[in-house]
Amino acid sequence: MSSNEIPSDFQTPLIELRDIVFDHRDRQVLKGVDFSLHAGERVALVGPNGAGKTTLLHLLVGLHRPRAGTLLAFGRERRVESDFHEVRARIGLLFQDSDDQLFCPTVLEDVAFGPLNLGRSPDEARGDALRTLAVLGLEDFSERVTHRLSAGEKRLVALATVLAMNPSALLLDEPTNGLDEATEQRLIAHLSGLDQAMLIVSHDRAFLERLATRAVHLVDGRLNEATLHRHPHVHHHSHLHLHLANDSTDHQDAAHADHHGSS
Ligand SMILES: Nc1ncnc2c1ncn2[C@@H]1O[C@H](COP(=O)(O)OP(=O)(O)OP(=O)(O)O)[C@@H](O)[C@H]1O
Repeated sequence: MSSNEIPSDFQTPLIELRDIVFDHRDRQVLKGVDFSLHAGERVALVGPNGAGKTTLLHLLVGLHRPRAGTLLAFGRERRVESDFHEVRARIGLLFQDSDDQLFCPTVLEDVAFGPLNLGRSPDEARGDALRTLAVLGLEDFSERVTHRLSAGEKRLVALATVLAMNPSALLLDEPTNGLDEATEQRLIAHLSGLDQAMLIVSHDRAFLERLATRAVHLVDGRLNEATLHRHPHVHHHSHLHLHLANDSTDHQDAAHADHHGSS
């Protein structure tokens, strides 16, 4: 979506989760999660290993199904596989593991795959792929053999496969994994110039502080708002500092009380 294109109802979130419960085997991974992503937001999703951050991203595009709760995308409830076809066309997921994203022999084929899959002609898809690679500084990569790329190179190519589809929202699972400092800085500059709403899972605090407009913290199956503090003395970048309560019991109790109060 371009920046001057205003949704008919700008209050409607792109994505909304209401009281989502998800179990893996006998364990309740998500115990009633509420969340909304609005146009223009870049939300940091943080929390300890195994908290369910990746699981939450996968639920949003229908790679897992919740046991209970409601998932809305683009104003419509999404339940069954066919509901998610449109969602996957409009929400780009960067997998935590680049090898889950890249499966074609060459970089150009991988990056053109998404646009082709959306029904664009081979010429259009090729154009989309080449343009996306160029924007990411990867113009010399198109004929490279994907499986021989370095981990950091794969990370950027995986991102290119997502961006080439021009989705309305981006779900980024550990986008900076394997990137060197200079490449990470380029990635920040690029992502902060995009219009798309983003939900970003990362353990890279400096990255999130530069990019995110707000943060949420997933712990013990519950999602709480986390505070982002602007540091006004920093002139060059509007740095945001991420503050998480180490002991989120108070938040959780409050969320729990709200939840029960509203039901
Ligand atoms: N196929 C699966 N589907 C859903 N959950 C799974 C699956 N396999 C394992 N799990 C469990 O779900 C829980 C959440 O895992 P998830 O990868 O979402 O956590 P995470 O917050 O992304 O962790 P990390 O920061 O380590 O990447 C873990 O306990 C994990 O073992």
